[in-house]
Amino acid sequence: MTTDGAMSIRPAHPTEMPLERLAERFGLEHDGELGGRAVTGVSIDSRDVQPGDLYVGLPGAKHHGADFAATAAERGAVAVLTDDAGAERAAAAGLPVLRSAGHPREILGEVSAAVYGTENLGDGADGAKIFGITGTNGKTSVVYLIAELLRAAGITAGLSSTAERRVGDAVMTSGLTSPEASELHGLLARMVEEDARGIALEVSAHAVERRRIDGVRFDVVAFNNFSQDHLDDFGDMESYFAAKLALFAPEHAARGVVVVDSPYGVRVSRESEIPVTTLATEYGVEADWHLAVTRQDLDGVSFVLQGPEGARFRGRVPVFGRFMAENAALALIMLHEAGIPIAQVEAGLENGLIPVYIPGRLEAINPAGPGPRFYVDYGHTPGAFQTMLDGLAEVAPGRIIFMFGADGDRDTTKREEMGRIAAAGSDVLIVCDYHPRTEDPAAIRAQLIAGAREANHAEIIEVADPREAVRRAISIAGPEDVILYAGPGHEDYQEVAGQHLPYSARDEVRGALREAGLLQ
Ligand SMILES: CC(=O)N[C@H]1[C@@H](OP(=O)(O)OP(=O)(O)OC[C@H]2O[C@@H](n3ccc(=O)[nH]c3=O)[C@H](O)[C@@H]2O)O[C@H](CO)[C@@H](O)[C@@H]1O[C@H](C)C(=O)N[C@@H](C)C(=O)N[C@H](CCC(=O)O)C(=O)O
Ligand SMILES: Nc1ncnc2c1ncn2[C@@H]1O[C@H](COP(=O)(O)OP(=O)(O)OP(=O)(O)O)[C@@H](O)[C@H]1O
Repeated sequence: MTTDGAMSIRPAHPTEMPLERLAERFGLEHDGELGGRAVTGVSIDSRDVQPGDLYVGLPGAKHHGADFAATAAERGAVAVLTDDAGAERAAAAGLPVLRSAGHPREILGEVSAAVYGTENLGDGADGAKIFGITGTNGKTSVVYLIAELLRAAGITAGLSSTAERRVGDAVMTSGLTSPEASELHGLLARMVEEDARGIALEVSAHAVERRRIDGVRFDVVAFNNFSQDHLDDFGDMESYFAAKLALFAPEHAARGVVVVDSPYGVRVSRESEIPVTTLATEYGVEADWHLAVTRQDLDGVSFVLQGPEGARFRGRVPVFGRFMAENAALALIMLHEAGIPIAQVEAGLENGLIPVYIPGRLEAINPAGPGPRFYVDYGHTPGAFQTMLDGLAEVAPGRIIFMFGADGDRDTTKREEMGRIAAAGSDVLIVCDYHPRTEDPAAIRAQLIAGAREANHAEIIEVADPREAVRRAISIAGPEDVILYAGPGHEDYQEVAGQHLPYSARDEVRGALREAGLLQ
């Protein structure tokens, strides 16, 4: 089953929470009687309200959610929860209005957990194990790897990533990387219904800072790497780092796993308020676990992982790059830390092969075909470019043709660095448009090209239209060359001037390879 049209995955059999009890428990003020009403769900978005919901009107940067209370009422909301500023605005909707003393976000997680009955999940409770991964690049990949390893261990898994939310047969494309607390608890409740015993969640820095993970207590959280991103939201690297580090606190998680290859990883391991175990992938770095790559090619990477008390795992991931071995190792250690033995995972794998499919992450569109191999990827940070291109350089049989564009209206300070790294690590660089949003696409390309010229390495080609750029890349590639298209990954739209236009890079590449006779 997919959840076509729905904005969130909810429990199929929700239970009722009397409003009176909710008001009492969270000290919510209200005028008049709540009249024996009960709620069965929570939503902060009027467009996602379902009959029986508590609609939470949040003050935001662009709107006050209370202004959408009438729409929420039309869709079947039972009551509104908002702040003092929103109370008057929401009153016109004719629903009971509950007021929180502070910002409603401060109680949203706990209220949602109470309504959806997800308060006692995680951290050793007799329920599902909950895993959280944070870091700049590779979170989605780790989430899919955890889910795959759980399956191998015979444990039903649920996941939430930038690409998808998924449990049992219910799958939906994600909006945010980390859902808002109301959506998250609805999803967790559905996962419990589907008997998921292992849940993997991607945790963005925004999610920690904006309290989207409130009411969740993780069994194990992990930190993989840290590099420039989201400076438009966090201002500087230290604030961005602090948001990620805050996940390593007892109110959020019981224990952690940290990759200590970088100084930031070492800082997390030292400054964490919860016990952590460490992983090093570089020779000579002191850590509890060590990873060594034993073989790699375009089709994947084989590795050996060694840990305390003789723990050992020999495995392979069918995606290229040392960093994918690191992602897999991290996922495995997280399971181990949650009490799931490595032997139980190994029993479900054939010769250690982890048959993971990660949508739009280094996804080979023509893995078996003749001609140049074409990958579509979601990388959109200087750090991701560096890691990917370093990884590809180790396995590419011919030239590296790299194509990418940059987000409009998002961290503009990373553009020149992206251009420079892209040109330094490739033989031919094609700069095209990504999501220009409200910016002038030509100006974005000019910034990328300025950075690329600094590298003084790759041949630089500018093709604004990504469809045309895909065809240009194929036309200049020889059979041994590798084309890597970074940015759009799993996405199915291009955002131009406030409009979401249909565009799937993976479909486009498939079509172009067929036109060129390189794919059936
Ligand atoms: C900076 C940020 O995180 N902003 C989020 C925030 O927006 P906001 O406070 O401006 O909200 P607003 O648009 O003023 O609306 C106020 C309220 O009215 C509601 N509303 C609004 C319109 C309507 O018709 N009906 C309605 O109910 C909204 O749901 C909201 O509750 O609350 C909104 C509702 O949840 C989010 O959609 C929005 O995310 C925006 C789209 C966003 O781009 N966020 C990014 C930066 C983000 O969170 N990224 C991270 C990291 C990604 C990564 O590392 O890859 C992520 O976890 O996704
Ligand atoms: N361990 C890693 N270290 C560095 N880069 C990585 C790693 N794993 C994946 N990448 C690169 O980063 C890109 C993004 O990967 P992924 O989507 O898994 O990360 P993410 O943290 O979920 O990012 P986002 O939240 O933006 O989706 C990948 O497509 C790949 O290019």
